[in-house]
Amino acid sequence: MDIVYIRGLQVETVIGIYDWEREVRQCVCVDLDLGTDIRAAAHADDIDSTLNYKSISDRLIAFISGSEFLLIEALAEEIASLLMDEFSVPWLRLQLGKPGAVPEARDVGIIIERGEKR
Ligand SMILES: Nc1nc2c(c(=O)[nH]1)N=C([C@H](O)[C@@H](O)CO)CN2
Repeated sequence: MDIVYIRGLQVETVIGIYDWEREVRQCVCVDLDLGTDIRAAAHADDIDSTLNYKSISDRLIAFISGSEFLLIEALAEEIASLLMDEFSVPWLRLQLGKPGAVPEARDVGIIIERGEKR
């Protein structure tokens, strides 16, 4: 299996369980590994035969910036479903960080894997 990846996609959104967090926008950071087979695109030299990381990034920015989840877990599951449904991604690994959430920590967040490696 090959990987198309996106690292450090930063998006501002409403997210958090506390009252003050419903009134502000905070940054979340997305790191993605997307399972795919790049050979058809490599042979044809054709963007339509692969996962377009620009299109995916733009879609994620639109989705995340318009969302208002309480937990990063909920946001992560919806991102995974979106990628599998809209971009036919068979397997993904998603790291979702909320770097401003704990001042004493450089970053906090979650990592999920969904789908099957083909
Ligand atoms: N596992 C999680 N823990 C916490 C979350 C979360 O989304 N998932 N959220 C918070 C608060 O919103 C926090 O980010 C505010 O600093 C606390 N723990």
